[in-house]
Amino acid sequence: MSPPGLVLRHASLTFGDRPLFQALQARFDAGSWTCLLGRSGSGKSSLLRMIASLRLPDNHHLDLQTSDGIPLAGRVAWMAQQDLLVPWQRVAGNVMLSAHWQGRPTAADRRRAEHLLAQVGLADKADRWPDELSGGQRQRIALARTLFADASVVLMDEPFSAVDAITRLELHDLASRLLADRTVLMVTHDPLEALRLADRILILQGEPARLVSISVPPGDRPRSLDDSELQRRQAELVTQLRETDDA
Ligand SMILES: Nc1ncnc2c1ncn2[C@@H]1O[C@H](COP(=O)(O)OP(=O)(O)OP(=O)(O)O)[C@@H](O)[C@H]1O
Repeated sequence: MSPPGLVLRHASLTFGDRPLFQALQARFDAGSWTCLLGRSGSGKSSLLRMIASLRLPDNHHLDLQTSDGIPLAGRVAWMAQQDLLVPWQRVAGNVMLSAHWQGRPTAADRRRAEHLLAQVGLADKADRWPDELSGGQRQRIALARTLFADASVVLMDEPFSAVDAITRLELHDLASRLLADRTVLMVTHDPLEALRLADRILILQGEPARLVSISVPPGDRPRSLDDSELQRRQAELVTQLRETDDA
C-alpha cells in the first residue's frame, strides 16, 4: 500500500455570512504527517471534514487531487476525539466494525483484529466490553480500528486530547510507529504533540483564515521530550499561536 500525497486548491467554506476560509491551498506529501493547529473555531475540523467528504452545511468548495490520480474515496480512515466505540460489540467486534457493516466478519478478520489488538498492547482484552476499559485503552482500540480499515490516508481530529498526559505520550509512540506508512493529517490543540509527531505544522490563522507553515525540529518522529530543539520550538509555537489568537 503506497499512500497518496494530497493537493488542496480553492478550499473555501462559509457558515451563514461568515467566511471561515477562502481559496486555501495546501500540499500534503505522500507518507507524511501534518499537524493542523489554530484557535478554536478557526475551521480545522471543518477543513478535515471537507477532505474526508463528510457532510457539511452551507457553502463549501474544495479541489482535491491525489498524487496517484486515484480518487480518495474508500482510502480514508477517520479517528476522532471520542473513541466512538459501540457498546453492543465487544472489543474485537469494535476493531472489526467496518467488516460488520459489510456483513459478517470472517475468521481472517478476527485474526487481523487480534493481531492489531496485540500491536496496541491489548491482546488480552479482545472479548471484553468497551465499558470495562479505561479511556486510554479505549483510544488504543480506536487506533486498532483505524488500522483495521487499512486506509492509506488517515484523518484525525484531536484523537489524543481526551486522555491523560502520560497515556497521550504513549499513544504518540504507538501511533507514530503504526501509522508510519500512511499520509496523516491531524488536528490538535497541543503544540508539543504537533512538534513530536509532525513532518509539517500548519496553523489556520486569521479571518478568513489562511494556512501558515511552521518549521518542525529535525529528527525522527516521535521526537523525544528531552530534545532541547523541541522545547525551544514549543516556546516559539506557543507565541505564534498567541499571536493567532490576538489576530
Ligand atoms: N454545522 C455547522 N453549522 C454552522 N456553523 C458551524 C457548523 N460547524 C461548525 N460551525 C462553525 O464554524 C466554525 C469552525 O468550526 P470548526 O469545528 O471547524 O472549528 P475548529 O477550528 O475545529 O474548532 P475547535 O478547535 O474548537 O474544535 C465555528 O465557529 C463553528 O461554530
